[in-house]
Amino acid sequence: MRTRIAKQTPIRGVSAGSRHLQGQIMTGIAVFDLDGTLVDTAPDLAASLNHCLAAACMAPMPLDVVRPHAGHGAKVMLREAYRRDGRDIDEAEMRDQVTRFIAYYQDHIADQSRLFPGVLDSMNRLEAAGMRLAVCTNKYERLAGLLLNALAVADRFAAICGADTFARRKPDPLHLNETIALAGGRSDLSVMVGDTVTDIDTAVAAGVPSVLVDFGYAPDAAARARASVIIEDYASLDISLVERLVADAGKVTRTKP
Ligand SMILES: O=C(O)COP(=O)(O)O
Ligand SMILES: [Mg+2]
Repeated sequence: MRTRIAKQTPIRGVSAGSRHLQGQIMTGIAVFDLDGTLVDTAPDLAASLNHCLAAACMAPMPLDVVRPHAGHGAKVMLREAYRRDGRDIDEAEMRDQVTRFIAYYQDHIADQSRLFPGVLDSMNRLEAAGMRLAVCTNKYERLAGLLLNALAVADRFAAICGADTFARRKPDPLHLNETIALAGGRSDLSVMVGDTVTDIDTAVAAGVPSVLVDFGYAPDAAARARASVIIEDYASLDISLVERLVADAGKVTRTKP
């Protein structure tokens, strides 16, 4: 079901504060991935993983070992933990462990999770320039809403779309395009901000420029090679960067036969 958790911000009309892009009013959306991009969720994800490992009489995994896997969901983290311990995990045990993981995680969703430094200022700057904000995450929509509510930022987003919001999820471009549409924006004026190759491949497939955050969980070589731009901190993410990326993407489209 397509639910909108955050309240819809009104469409911005022409006003003194509106920004224009090549003569058009910006109705672009700055779409953020969640884990490893907007919020550093790794400590609470690691605690949830370790809760599961304790139930299986396994030693906890340190945060720095969990961190590179934190953006790929509970199953990947569990499979990696079992592999490191030289143990197999069958389907039934995986099902039980994922259920245990999610039950623990939702009760501890923002114990230690925090917005990345500078992202709030960046969101403020982009909004002041006429953009809207949205979230496109492979977390379940319900957990994404819980987390963003706990951090008191859910109502900043025109749409919060999770792995189960649409028929398909990232890296399928439908997830990003539908997020942009639900937020009331246009794909050709929007950008995707993410920390993994999944986010970058989604953006490429949707024809949307991408911003790779260098400080996320898994900015691997493929992500670096395919991102439109890589930023080291949120101080670099402002309307002039978005305008440049959108204009460059437009040029590429126009030169195609
Ligand atoms: O939970 C996941 O699988 C990853 O979440 P993300 O898409 O917000 O990085
Ligand atoms: Mg991520």
